[in-house]
Amino acid sequence: MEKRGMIDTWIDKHRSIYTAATRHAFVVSIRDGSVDISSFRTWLGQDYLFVRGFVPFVANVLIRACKDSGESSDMEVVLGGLASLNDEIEWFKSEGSKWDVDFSTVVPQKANQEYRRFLDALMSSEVKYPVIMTAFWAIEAVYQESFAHCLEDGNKTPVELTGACHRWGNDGFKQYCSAVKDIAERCLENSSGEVLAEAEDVLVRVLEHEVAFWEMSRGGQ
Ligand SMILES: Cc1ncc(CNC=O)c(N)n1
Repeated sequence: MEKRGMIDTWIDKHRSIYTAATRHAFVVSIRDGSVDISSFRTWLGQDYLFVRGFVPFVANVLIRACKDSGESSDMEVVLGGLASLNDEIEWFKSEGSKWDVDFSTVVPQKANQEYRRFLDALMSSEVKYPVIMTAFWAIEAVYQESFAHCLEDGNKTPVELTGACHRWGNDGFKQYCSAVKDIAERCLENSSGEVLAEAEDVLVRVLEHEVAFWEMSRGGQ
């Protein structure tokens, strides 16, 4: 059995927002096949913009992993994540043509802008490494948990949406999230009460941003 760390304790404590982020109605509708394609197109366009803004955030996590970690393997884990964003951007472009979503005309909605601003604030050198790693884990884990759910037994996920589900729901991405979680947990073990409180707060705020992000899909377009 793996040791239970701070993150699992916090997830238990904030279970309702965690479930709201990882079992959102949009994700559940992909899994049960009732998804509205205009919602999917809205999500696709907004997420493409999000991911472009996520690249500098991950690049900053990479720099912090090189400078602040003290464990050489942290850099390798984050570099793997950054490398996969390269494929991901290409994937978005091909999905954009498949679903006829012209990214050059997509305007970031409020929830997207607010999430981006939150990421920008986390890039400040004042934010401690354990706090950044906790946020990074939560951002990736929500997508992993959500899309893996769409591939679990009994799913009726439409075949044309399984590409999106495999992108974040595959085993490799799961292992990567687990490696990021181990890094965060290791850092949190040696953190002061003040840093722990900040990491817990940031974790909850990521979950809130993720819920608001899924909510944009309801608007359709
Ligand atoms: C809003 C949001 N959160 C997390 C992810 C997953 N990370 C990289 O792709 C994502 N694509 N979009």
